[in-house]
Amino acid sequence: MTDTIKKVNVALGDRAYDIFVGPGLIANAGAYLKPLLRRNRVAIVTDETVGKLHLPALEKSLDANGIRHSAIKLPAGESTKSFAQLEKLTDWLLGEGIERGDLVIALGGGVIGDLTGFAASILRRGVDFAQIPTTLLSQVDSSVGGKTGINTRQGKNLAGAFHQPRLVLADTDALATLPMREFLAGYAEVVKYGLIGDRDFFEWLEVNLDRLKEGDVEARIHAIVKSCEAKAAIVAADEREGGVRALLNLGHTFGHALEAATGFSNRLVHGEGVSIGMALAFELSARLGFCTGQDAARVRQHLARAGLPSRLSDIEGPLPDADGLIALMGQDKKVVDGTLTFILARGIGDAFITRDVDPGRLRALLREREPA
Ligand SMILES: NC(=O)c1ccc[n+]([C@@H]2O[C@H](COP(=O)([O-])OP(=O)(O)OC[C@H]3O[C@@H](n4cnc5c(N)ncnc54)[C@H](O)[C@@H]3O)[C@@H](O)[C@H]2O)c1
Ligand SMILES: O=C(O)C(=O)C[C@@H](O)[C@H](O)[C@H](O)COP(=O)(O)O
Ligand SMILES: [Zn+2]
Repeated sequence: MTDTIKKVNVALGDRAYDIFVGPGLIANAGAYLKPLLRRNRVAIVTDETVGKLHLPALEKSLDANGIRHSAIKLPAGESTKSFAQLEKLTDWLLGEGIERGDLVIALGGGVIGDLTGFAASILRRGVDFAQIPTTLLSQVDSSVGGKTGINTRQGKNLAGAFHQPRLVLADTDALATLPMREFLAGYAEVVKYGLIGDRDFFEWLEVNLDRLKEGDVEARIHAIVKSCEAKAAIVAADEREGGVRALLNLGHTFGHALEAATGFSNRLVHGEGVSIGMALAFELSARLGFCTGQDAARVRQHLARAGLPSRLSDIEGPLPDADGLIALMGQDKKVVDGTLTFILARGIGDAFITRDVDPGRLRALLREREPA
């Protein structure tokens, strides 16, 4: 492991695993994976875009380590997190003769990671998988923590399982081919870690945003490692979201409803929904007197300066009205006895979990396409 490669451990006892972050990890993946394999054979799941860009380097590295491999390329995009693609993938893995002791590799963004992890969790009642995340979002968030799943007709991530990966290889070189829109979507989840529990990190992001966008490798590694450390600590404390893990859902009840409202399409990708959702969560916190209006404005300004949407009116085209959005929010997995759970904040870096929000205040917030 060279000096530029950083390691974060997810401390989950006999299911603990390492996250490696840095350049050249896809080209060296075979060496990292080999100690995990019962036999020298893996199945790779990727999407058509990542398959063209990064699969050849992974295959070369597996060849160099004497690991046999086959790959499936699924369509790129959120609509691939579906029962139809889960069935296709499961059929393919079984057809390839993947055994219970084998390992499946997810090479791609959060869509491929979530779908592959879910398929691995049900295949022959559970096979191992490794994450090789290629988007900023998947490197800082979705590849870590074992939430896997697909979307259903009723909403976001509604069928899934907790299934931890054996290894995560976050190759920062992969980010060189990532479109800026997708980089920013991942950046929203990076900002989330500052907002929920680390004001200093948020302030570091305010100072270093341009370096991150311009591709400064040292800054990117710092941001990814800080994010993975924050997520690893929360997951180790509460793997199945009985309590504190819900903080990682800041902005997501709003964001998931907006993704559903826009048909899980390119009109609004996940990180963009989270960005608007986090701005709304801070706005609601300010209106309820938990945090200052200055903090809420500072959050919104930072997201907007990054180039992210931060208002409902930033979404092009029609949206359901406030009651329609609240109905979509009702499918959230944090609902208890029909009551929504909110992640709100007392300030930047000080988020908390509550079910005590007046429905009228929520409706008023969502009625305004342009909150002040
Ligand atoms: N499991 C979790 O804890 C968790 C956490 C956050 C988000 N998610 C899920 O992750 C998904 C979003 O993930 P995402 O933002 O990575 O989206 P994604 O997987 O759809 O990837 C975004 C786009 O970038 C392309 N792409 C990926 N890597 C590339 C690269 N290196 N170069 C060029 N193009 C590349 C993909 O083909 C795709 O078109 C959502 O479904 C969300 O619900 C899950
Ligand atoms: O890992 C978690 O826990 C998260 O909530 C991370 C989120 O960024 C992620 O989008 C997650 O998939 C949302 O989970 P869900 O339980 O609301 O579907
Ligand atoms: Zn998310």
